[in-house]
Amino acid sequence: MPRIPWSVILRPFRRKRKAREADREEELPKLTDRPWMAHSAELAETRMSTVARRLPALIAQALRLAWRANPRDTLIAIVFNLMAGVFTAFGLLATTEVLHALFAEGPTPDRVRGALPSLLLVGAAYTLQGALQTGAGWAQSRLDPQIERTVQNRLLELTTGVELAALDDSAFLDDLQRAESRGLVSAPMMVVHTIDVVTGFVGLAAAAGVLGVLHPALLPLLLLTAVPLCWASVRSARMGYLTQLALASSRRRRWILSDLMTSRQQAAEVRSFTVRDVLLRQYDELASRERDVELVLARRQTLVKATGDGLQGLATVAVYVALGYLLWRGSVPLAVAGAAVLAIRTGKTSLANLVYAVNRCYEDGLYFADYLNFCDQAENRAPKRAAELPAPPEAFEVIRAEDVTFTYPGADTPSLHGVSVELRRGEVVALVGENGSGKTTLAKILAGLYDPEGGEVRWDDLSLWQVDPARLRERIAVIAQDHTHWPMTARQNVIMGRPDLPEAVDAAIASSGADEVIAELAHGYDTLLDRRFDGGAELSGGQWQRLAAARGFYRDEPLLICDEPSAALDARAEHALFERIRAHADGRTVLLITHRLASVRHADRVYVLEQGKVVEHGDHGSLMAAGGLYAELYTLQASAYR
Ligand SMILES: Nc1ncnc2c1ncn2[C@@H]1O[C@H](COP(=O)(O)OP(=O)(O)OP(=O)(O)O)[C@@H](O)[C@H]1O
Repeated sequence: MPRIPWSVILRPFRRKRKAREADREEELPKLTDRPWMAHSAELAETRMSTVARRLPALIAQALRLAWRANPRDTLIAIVFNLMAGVFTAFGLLATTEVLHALFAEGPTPDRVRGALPSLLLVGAAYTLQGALQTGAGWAQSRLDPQIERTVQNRLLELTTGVELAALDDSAFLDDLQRAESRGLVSAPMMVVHTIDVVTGFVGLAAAAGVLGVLHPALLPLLLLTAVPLCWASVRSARMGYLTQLALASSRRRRWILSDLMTSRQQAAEVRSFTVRDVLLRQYDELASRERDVELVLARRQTLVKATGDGLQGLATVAVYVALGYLLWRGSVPLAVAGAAVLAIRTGKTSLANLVYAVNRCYEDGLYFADYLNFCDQAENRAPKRAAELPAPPEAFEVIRAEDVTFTYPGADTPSLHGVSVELRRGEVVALVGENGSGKTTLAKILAGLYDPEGGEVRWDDLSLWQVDPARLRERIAVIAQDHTHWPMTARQNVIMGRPDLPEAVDAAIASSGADEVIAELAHGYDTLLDRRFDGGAELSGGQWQRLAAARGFYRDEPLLICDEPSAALDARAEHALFERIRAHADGRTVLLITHRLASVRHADRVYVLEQGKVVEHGDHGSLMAAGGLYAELYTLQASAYR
């Protein structure tokens, strides 16, 4: 396959405004490669022989996928296509008979009458062929959404089932993005193109078979006319592909700019910093460079098409000369020559479709392999536990983390080293420390979200390794630091999948101070909290935090973890929340993480973390007396109020 040099594709970039452009390119930060472009360079280099070698495996893979989505539709699509091919061949052979009858000796009415039975057969064959192809197309279009659903569900089931640490692993996230962005789309496309390969192949085989039956010398003629068409379509497609590849980075820059100019989030800054003109100019420069490249592409593709058409014209002349020669020699009768012309036309179209479908099938196959690879990885990253584990006890007397060590995937140093803490029933236990000291990480380990790599967490005598992690999480309520603004109604934001108990919802809402928020909403509890939906409302940061706290209280579980529950609250709401948290510890346990040290004065015990280690622990009085890190941080904060 002749390859187009990059220099040709990039010529307009280089020719125009060369020096200035180069300077600007250097100024621009390099974009990372997008997952959906992952195989582009590889594809640009791939030769037809490689494609042909890998094709059988790809076809088998696509058929397996289609079969899993719906065996009946798969069978219909394949069998109907095969049968359509048989009727194509039959129609062509019947056409020979029609021509034989028409070119026979005798008066015209007799010849037409003689041709009638074969003519009826031709009509029946092509009607059946059309009906079968329509049926196959129908099955194919039914398969499409079913495959999409199968692959999408599998991806979501696997992704939501992996251990949380997998989602901190950038390599895993890259693979997920790649599977999600391009792998998912490529699955149904691969099946569509596989069926197109089958259809193209069957059409070609039918035409070749008929030519072989008519006269073996006619077979090379099919190849002769098809070659220019295939050459032009493959070369033109590859040119287009390489151009898209060369333009990918420019297009992404343009999308980023377009996003900045149109998104609501940036709208205020775009105006206050008066960057509109700068953004518009950058956008236009990129767009005009892309236009130049696309104009070159259009010219070159037209040239290729014209060359292909010219060559095909020559090939057609050669075919007619060859047929004329065979007629002159008496090797084939006139009727056979006429039927051969029809068969060559059918075969030529099928071959061009086949080549196109093979290319697309190969491309989609590469991206689908990414999807399969991700599924394998996700299966391996599901929490490693025995299949059936018991639920943890309804309540506990003490939770102990013993000598816990944890390192995030890809991190060089552990975020926690040998940490031991104790949480007793009815206590408020606080974790205190500077940013990055490991408080949230420890809370997530206690919540069963991460498995420690060393040490263990025990609920009374039961290690968390011995309980079902999903049911463990049901016993824990969390008010998270980075809580989600769920695009649901206010009520759903509180109950979060639990049964709707109106009195308990009212109580949780009142405890967190969210009752004031609900009172202001147009439809109260039933207001949708997302402006993207019709009638949706938008809350402030502090209002969201009150709802997140209500969510934690509503769950009413033996352990409540509050990670910075008041960072966005006003002074009055914060005071009320901490009062409520203290009251909540009656019979339950609260783990409190906060930088507001005045709020931990009343905690039963405070653990002070520094660089992933517990450096002090005790109650407020003893820690102040010790004069360590806690006393220093507390005094520093208190001095600001004096
Ligand atoms: N998802 C993550 N992947 C990799 N490293 C992480 C991740 N989350 C936290 N870390 C690192 O682990 C360390 C402890 O982070 P952690 O969030 O537990 O600190 P923290 O004490 O809660 O901090 P803050 O007070 O700022 O909330 C930090 O060095 C942080 O960079």
